[in-house]
Amino acid sequence: MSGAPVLSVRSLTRHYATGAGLVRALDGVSLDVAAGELVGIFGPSGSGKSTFLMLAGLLENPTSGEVWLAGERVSHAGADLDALREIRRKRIGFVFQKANLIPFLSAVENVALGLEIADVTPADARVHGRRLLAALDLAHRADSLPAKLSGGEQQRVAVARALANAPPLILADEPTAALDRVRGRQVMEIFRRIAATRGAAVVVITHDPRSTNLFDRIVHFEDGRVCERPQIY
Ligand SMILES: Nc1ncnc2c1ncn2[C@@H]1O[C@H](COP(=O)(O)OP(=O)(O)OP(=O)(O)O)[C@@H](O)[C@H]1O
Repeated sequence: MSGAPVLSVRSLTRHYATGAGLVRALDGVSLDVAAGELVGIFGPSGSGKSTFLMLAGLLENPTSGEVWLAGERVSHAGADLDALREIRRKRIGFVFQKANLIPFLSAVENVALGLEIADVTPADARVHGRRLLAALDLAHRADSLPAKLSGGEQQRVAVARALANAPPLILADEPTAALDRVRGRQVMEIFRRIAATRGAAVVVITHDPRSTNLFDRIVHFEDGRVCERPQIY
């Protein structure tokens, strides 16, 4: 459906039954993210941010509610997560706090891997991977193993990997938490650029108040809900 948000989350809940009772990790969250939009998710520890990202990224099913991608309902309480793998792979790029690169593959091989799985020839995948790394100022590191790269460089390789098949949705969970201020800012500026130039919808969980000016919109979570009047934390 044209004009539909890239990501639309409707009344999403995720409850966990624990020995100590029911945990309402997510408790009725609705949120739309449009193409080209960079949205920051803030909130205290335990407020449901990561749970939201897992559900929006189709890595877990909600207890109730729905996730829609580009006007198509893809996830709900009874959805088959295995069947969603293909949608996840083609349409969502993930970046986590740790780069989690494959240690025995070079930077460009790490980026190209996802494309080779997607039936692009290895040669083409590498050409594309080099281009992406160059766009993230990493051309000179393309043939290096992850262990030879700084934390910031590794994280930029992880961003390149997430972008490799040009997904319309990028989900990032504290991607700058392990980086110093300058490197963290660089990574955030890359997300800003990706949203602006590629028209991707980008959702970033962060605790870093220094990046607030880069976001189009900031959503605060508290106790598993979107909070209209956030406390300062
Ligand atoms: N598998 C699980 N089983 C039981 N409780 C869970 C599970 N996963 C998350 N929770 C609980 O759900 C709540 C929300 O967790 P979540 O990780 O989404 O918060 P968060 O905002 O991402 O926190 P942080 O900023 O510390 O990463 C917390 O109370 C957490 O303990």
